[in-house]
Amino acid sequence: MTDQATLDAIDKAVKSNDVVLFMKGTPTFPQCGFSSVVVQVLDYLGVEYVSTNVLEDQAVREGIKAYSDWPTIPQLYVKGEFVGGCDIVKEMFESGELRDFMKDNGIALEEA
Ligand SMILES: N[C@@H](CCC(=O)N[C@@H](CS)C(=O)NCC(=O)O)C(=O)O
Ligand code: FES
Repeated sequence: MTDQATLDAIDKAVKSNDVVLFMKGTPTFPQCGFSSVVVQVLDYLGVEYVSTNVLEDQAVREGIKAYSDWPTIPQLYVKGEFVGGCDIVKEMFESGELRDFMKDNGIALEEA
């Protein structure tokens, strides 16, 4: 069971930054291949984001799954809304949808 304080802290983090990635490890040192894929996609698009390493906080690791009702990590949020995990982000990237989605949400891209 995730307590309300943890859910509130997650809600605040998600809503106070445009792009937020909950991942295992850090962007420079991802500790799981699924998290690594999302980092690569965001970096390729040149999106600025903040990340949270769920391996450093068991409450957040469980809490983020309760918050979104999504069973796994990574989890990407844009403008306070849950976008998806590795599979969804990868599919949206490959179809070009993610680029449009970011632009529609006013997120700056700096593609190479
Ligand atoms: N199909 C998932 C892959 C991610 C996944 O399976 N994550 C697992 C292993 S890293 C997970 O978060 N398990 C729960 C946990 O570790 O707390 C996606 O699209 O994101
Ligand atoms: S940590 Fe093992 S699959 Fe992600």
